[in-house]
Amino acid sequence: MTLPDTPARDLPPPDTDAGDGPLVRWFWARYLRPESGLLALAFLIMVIEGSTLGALSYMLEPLFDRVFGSGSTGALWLVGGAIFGLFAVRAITSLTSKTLLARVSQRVAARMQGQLLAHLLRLDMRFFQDNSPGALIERVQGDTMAVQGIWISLVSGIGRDMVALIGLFAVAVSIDPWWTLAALIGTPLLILPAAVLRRYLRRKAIHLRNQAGERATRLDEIFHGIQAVKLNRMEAHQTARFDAILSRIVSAETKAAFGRAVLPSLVDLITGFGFLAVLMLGGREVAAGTRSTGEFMAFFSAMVLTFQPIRRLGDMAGLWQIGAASLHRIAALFGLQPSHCRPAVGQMPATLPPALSFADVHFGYGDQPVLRGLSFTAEAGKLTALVGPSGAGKSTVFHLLTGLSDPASGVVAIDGIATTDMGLDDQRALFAAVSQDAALFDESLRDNLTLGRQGISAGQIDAVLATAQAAGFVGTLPQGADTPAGPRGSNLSGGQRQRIAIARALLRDTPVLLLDEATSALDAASEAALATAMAQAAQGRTTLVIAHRLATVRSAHRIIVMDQGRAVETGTHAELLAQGGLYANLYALQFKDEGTAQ
Ligand SMILES: Nc1ncnc2c1ncn2[C@@H]1O[C@H](COP(=O)(O)OP(=O)(O)OP(=O)(O)O)[C@@H](O)[C@H]1O
Repeated sequence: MTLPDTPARDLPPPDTDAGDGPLVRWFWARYLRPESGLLALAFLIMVIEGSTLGALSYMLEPLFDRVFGSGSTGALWLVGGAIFGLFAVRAITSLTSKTLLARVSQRVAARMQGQLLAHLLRLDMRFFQDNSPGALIERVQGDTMAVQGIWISLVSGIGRDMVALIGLFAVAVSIDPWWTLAALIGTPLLILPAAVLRRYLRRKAIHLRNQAGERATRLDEIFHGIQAVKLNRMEAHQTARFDAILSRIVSAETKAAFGRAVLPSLVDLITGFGFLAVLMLGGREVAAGTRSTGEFMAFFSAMVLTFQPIRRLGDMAGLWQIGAASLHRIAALFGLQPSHCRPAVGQMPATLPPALSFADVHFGYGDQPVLRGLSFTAEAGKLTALVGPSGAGKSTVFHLLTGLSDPASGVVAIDGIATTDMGLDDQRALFAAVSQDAALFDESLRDNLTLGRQGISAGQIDAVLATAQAAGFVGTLPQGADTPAGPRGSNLSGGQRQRIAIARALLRDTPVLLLDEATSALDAASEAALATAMAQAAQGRTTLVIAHRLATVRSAHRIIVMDQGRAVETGTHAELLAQGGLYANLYALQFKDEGTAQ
């Protein structure tokens, strides 16, 4: 079933420093209000459930005074039947309210998680570089679940326990207001500890969530880098680091549990005082015969029955601090906005395939400058190569072209239109990129090729597999193109992954093709065969290729040589060799290496 759309979907998150009030209003308007029908029903049922407790203790008075006191067994069936009826009502209401609340809470958590992911996916690459996947997974999963736990307790606390308390107190007051006052004698003692605990628990809860994020990060890094862990015999080291995080979590959990348990324990103490006071006051009156045993028993049972609801409400104060810490973290994430300033309706290139150009582009990651006045043009429909030493900024060029980042100054233009004047979606639709890591998803090869697009024929898939020189090995796999790629494509070799990634890029059939070391894992023969096929495929597209093996880009229409964030040489292979500059040096070095290797 699809979730109903939230009317207040775009409600901005509150300033998370502004306290809990705005946060609660935001959570209500954005997540709970759409469920208000079901919530009201659950609340009503819980009110009925809660009021049965008062009724139950009320029934004890006729039981003691009319049945036991007068010895009339005739009323036994009546009182017994009424008490059984109350328990039956409790059974039904408890079942229904729990099921209803579970449904609402699952829907709320699902909506929160879905919206959080959609929001995070809009954020800059920088955000994902600064925040580890583990910590983000923990926020999307762990924090939303923590919030879910708290509001269920709040709703059921108010619905069931508050109503039960009101009912029980009404019974108590109706029997004797002075006894009731005596029962409440220790309550003021709760005020100061509650205020101190509030801050203590909030601090512990935030610490705990951060530690949970670290735990998830560590696990993610270990399983991601399992090969490096094993080859470098890091098992003991990684286990020790993980153990250190776990022991911090154990300590934080214990402290948080202590903080949570303090209030209910104080409630126990105060109830003890209350019992003592009532016994001293009421017990004497019953012994003296001024009050009946039935009255005392009804009052006493009302007090006993308040015990659990009061404890639960005491626990809720602590629970709120824990849930609120997560709610703050979630709202803070929703408050982040992408730094891209793109127009609502962007410009589109008139001519496809487009020319690509950089004009005096500066860009850096944080304080570290990477591109320092880069200028070059890749002609429309031609193959241009970017070469140069490692760290020169070649991959960064692809990031700017595809809008993963925007230039700090200067202009990156596609068909003469500055990328910052284009819609981000429109910009990305122009490119198919194969990056160095050739990332595949844990789906079948076919799904990895189509990426969820419908209407792609088997013939089209066969054609791109053939061009990418992948048809051969895919044909030998037991399930062909339906073979699972494994987590991050781990069922395939590096070279096979690269060929699938190239086939995927070809299938997207975009006007621009970006290849970043796309064939680095292939053997020389496969690479040469692929180069020929790709030259065919590149017809009618603007192709930008990053390559370290200069031999693979000799036939490029133009080669841009980059060094330290600038284009230091430009020309064809022959022209650059003739210049005798950086390119000629790099080429000579590689030629020597290859010559020596042979
Ligand atoms: N996410 C990042 N955060 C910080 N610095 C980065 C980031 N990505 C790249 N850099 C830095 O930017 C510089 C250029 O990186 P880039 O990947 O563009 O170089 P490259 O020329 O493609 O290198 P290679 O040939 O080794 O792939 C490097 O010094 C690198 O350390």
